[in-house]
Amino acid sequence: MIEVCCALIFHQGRLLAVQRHADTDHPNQWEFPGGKIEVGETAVECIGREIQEELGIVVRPEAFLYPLVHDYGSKQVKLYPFVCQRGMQELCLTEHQRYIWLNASELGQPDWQEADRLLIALTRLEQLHWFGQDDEDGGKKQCPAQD
Ligand SMILES: Nc1nc2c([nH]c(=O)n2[C@H]2C[C@H](O)[C@@H](COP(=O)(O)OP(=O)(O)OP(=O)(O)O)O2)c(=O)[nH]1
Repeated sequence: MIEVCCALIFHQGRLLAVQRHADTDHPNQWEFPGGKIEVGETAVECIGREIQEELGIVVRPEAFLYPLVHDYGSKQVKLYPFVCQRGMQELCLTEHQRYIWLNASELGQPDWQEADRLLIALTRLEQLHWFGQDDEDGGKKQCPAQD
């Protein structure tokens, strides 16, 4: 079983999704940023490290959702989803090819990895109260290369 943390990062009432590169497992599929928990690391430490590595930002975990186990056939993944608020820094991808900010009604549109599609459906993600909520930093800063 692979234990993986992922971040549901909200900004101005929208949720961040990132697209995997074509040469990875699950090529070109969409997911929430995150990664595998390392030996000796807590889930909270993992999510902070992964988001710093993948997006170059600091996030503050605010809530966590019930973990979800999914069997891909070749592997089993246990996904630990954290709801986070975005920090003030620019968002710059280091391990994904694109990002998008989704509102609740757009959640079904990306070609999600299977575990994420299940997470969205089973937790009724569209009902999370963070959708539609504004946050403070105005959202002006984004890495131009990713627009
Ligand atoms: N990061 C992430 N991985 C997910 C999600 N949903 C899902 O099924 N996975 C799977 C895909 C991968 O098999 C595994 C995470 O692998 P990863 O390659 O992102 O992890 P990592 O950053 O630690 O990678 P590495 O150091 O081993 O290269 O979990 C998700 O929302 N986010």
